[in-house]
Amino acid sequence: MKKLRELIRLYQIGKTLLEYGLDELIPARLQIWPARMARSSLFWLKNRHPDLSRAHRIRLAFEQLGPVFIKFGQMLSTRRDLLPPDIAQELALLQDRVPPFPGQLAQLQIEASLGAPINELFDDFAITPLASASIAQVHTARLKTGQEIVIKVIRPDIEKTIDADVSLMQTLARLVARFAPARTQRLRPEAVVEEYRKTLFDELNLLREAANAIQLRRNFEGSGTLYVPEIYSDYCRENVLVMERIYGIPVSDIAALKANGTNMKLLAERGVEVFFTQVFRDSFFHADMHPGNIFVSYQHPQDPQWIGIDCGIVGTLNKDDKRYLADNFLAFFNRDYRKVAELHVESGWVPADTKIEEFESAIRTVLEPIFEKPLSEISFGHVLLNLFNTARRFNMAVQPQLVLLQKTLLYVEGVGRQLYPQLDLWKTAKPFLEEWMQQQVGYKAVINAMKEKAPFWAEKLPELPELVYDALRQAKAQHQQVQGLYYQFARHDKEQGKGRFLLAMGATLLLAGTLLLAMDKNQWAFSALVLALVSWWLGWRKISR
Ligand SMILES: Nc1ncnc2c1ncn2[C@@H]1O[C@H](COP(=O)(O)OP(=O)(O)OP(=O)(O)O)[C@@H](O)[C@H]1O
Repeated sequence: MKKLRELIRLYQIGKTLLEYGLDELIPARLQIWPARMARSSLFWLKNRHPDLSRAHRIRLAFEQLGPVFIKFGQMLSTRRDLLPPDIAQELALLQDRVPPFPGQLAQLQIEASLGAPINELFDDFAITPLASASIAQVHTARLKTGQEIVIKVIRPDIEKTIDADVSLMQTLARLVARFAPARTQRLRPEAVVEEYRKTLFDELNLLREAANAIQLRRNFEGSGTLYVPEIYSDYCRENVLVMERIYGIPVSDIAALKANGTNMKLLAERGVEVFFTQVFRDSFFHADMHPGNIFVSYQHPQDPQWIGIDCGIVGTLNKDDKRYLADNFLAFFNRDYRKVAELHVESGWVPADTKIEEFESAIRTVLEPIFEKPLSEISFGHVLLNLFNTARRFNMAVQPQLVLLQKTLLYVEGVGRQLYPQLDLWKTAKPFLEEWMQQQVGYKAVINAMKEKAPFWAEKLPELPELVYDALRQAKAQHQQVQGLYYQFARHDKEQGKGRFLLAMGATLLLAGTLLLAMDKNQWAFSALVLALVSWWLGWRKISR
């Protein structure tokens, strides 16, 4: 049955790709005869849109193929290092336009997951969804306490669709890897599909999103700059998420923001600030900042507050990532491109046999023009994007967290500029960068390292006298043991010495006895030989002890 479904889906995908003429994109040298024959046998499936550009046809085909392909296309659109610019630009236009599924199905799923009828769980459950996206749908309701909430429900059957589509994508990726060997290494189609599969399955687990939202909310507890709605964990399951309902102005609705009297300059600056705080202070950042996920509070527009929802994708940075960023930014601002190149080799980001001069010159080519602009216009997202793209050409393995950071940074800077075109990114970022650099590479790094170890020592401190006493007692016991061993050894050595002396004496007596025998002094000879035997016997006993 599963196989039949896969075959039907395979036909649908093939049909869509052929009807958008995407087979024409396969280079002529790869159009081997079995492929050509297979194509001609599907003669009724013709390119129905020959007048459209290739990029446009790709986008339409992805849209027709449904959510898995739409999201895949959206992900690919950010990989401008992999795709020609026209295709990347077109894929960025992919819209998540998916019809909602019946509210009754959502209700059934909520009841099955939470184990009670909807009326016992919530009041005013709205059967018509508030919003619907490719993976989940959102309904409104109230908790029994009266609190307004939204309930996010995973699309029924989406797991099966993802499974089927992704396994077909994997087959396709394997084929591409096999038949396009020269470009394979750089494109790494199998790895790209695998990365995508993981992202999709992560998004399917709403408990993960709930945990992320709780963490982000805790990080900004009491902050006037970012509000994260409360999660009601008691009602959260893998496929159901319940959280406080928020009312805000979508960030893309500039007219509404202005009509509400928002201080746009402050809002833009705070956007960048909030992001930098997440990255540099918490090393935990919201990484799915599309316009549907960021809002601005209606309240106190002169002192604007951001609202963030949908923490399905977050980025975290470890110590090495932070160190890498700090060192590179520092070298970049000193325009020391050789240092940037060396840092990449030293940390193992690019292979050890990379030609430093070539790498340095490539970095200089892309980064130097950025310095042509006034500092206020420097985009950190652009710096990182150019750096990563160059490093990738020199075989830097993709660092997903850093790529996530760079993409989000670019997006945040873009939104900031849209809200307030004169936004001085440098001025906004500088205090964060300075403070953080000090923490990563300055004297504060040492203090921080000590602080990090402090809890360990604080924990051990009360045990210290006991530990010292134990150590001294152990040392004394060991000293006595060593002394004992030494005496034993000395005695043994002395015995061995005596033994060796007796053996030597035995040998001498044996020699003397033999000589006396030769001189016919038999009596003396006999005594010497007896003494030799006695002496050997004694000597042997001492040595073998
Ligand atoms: N707490 C909330 N309060 C009010 N509206 C909300 C809330 N959470 C979500 N929504 C609405 O539902 C929409 C979809 O929510 P969300 O982004 O969490 O779902 P999603 O399935 O992950 O969507 P996407 O695929 O676009 O990321 C939001 O754009 C917003 O309009």
